[in-house]
Amino acid sequence: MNYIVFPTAQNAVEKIAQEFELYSQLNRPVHISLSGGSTPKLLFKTLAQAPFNTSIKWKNLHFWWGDDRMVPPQDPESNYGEVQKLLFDHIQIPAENIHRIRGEEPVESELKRFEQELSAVIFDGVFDWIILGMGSDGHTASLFPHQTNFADLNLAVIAKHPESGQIRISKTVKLIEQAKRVTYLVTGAAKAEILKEIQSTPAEQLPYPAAKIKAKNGVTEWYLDKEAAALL
Ligand SMILES: O=C1O[C@H](COP(=O)(O)O)[C@@H](O)[C@H](O)[C@H]1O
Repeated sequence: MNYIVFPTAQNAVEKIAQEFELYSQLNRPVHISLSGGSTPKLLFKTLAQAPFNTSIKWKNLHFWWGDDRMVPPQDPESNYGEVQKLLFDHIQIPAENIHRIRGEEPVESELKRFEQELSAVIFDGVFDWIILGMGSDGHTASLFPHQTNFADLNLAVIAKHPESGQIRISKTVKLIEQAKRVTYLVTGAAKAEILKEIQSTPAEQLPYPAAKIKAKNGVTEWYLDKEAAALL
């Protein structure tokens, strides 16, 4: 497990924000996939403030999501809606740089539309950077233990949360693994136990998608805060 421990979650997200700034200086479109849930909210708040709100050349960054829930953007469960509220409403970014999953649409037609957009925009299927989170059950994006098809050749898939039954759309394992860079951002004491298990057990023996999904031809890294890394 290739990991960096930051003293605080704020330090971890500032490192990611600095890297956004560097990517934005490449002066070409850079495709970044964001994670959802609670962990990255601090990142979005940090990016919305000085210096990053103006130092990042937002017109060069394109944003996608690893997964989203089939709810409208106004719903607090919407991964896109949270980024809109915490970040996009506070910066100058062209609307065409935002490639959201439309959670308010019927799931089957949205899956097709999202896959078409992915194929049309990301010609080779290779993202510059995919930032992921990890649930305390070991899921990442909406790829859950015991229900993830690791051989799925599609770009995106419909998933059902195993407890709530909530319907979602997720990038597939294949699409994530083609990325140039995959970064898991994991913070807080609630993730300490599972991180220890992932570090000490071969991934093949674990049911956790987050333990198994890695960039096949790129870098995979884990950005942790001290609390999440407490048992490593
Ligand atoms: O359901 C989800 O959970 C994971 C982890 O979320 P967190 O609240 O523990 O940070 C997240 O990566 C994923 O995008 C989200 O839909």
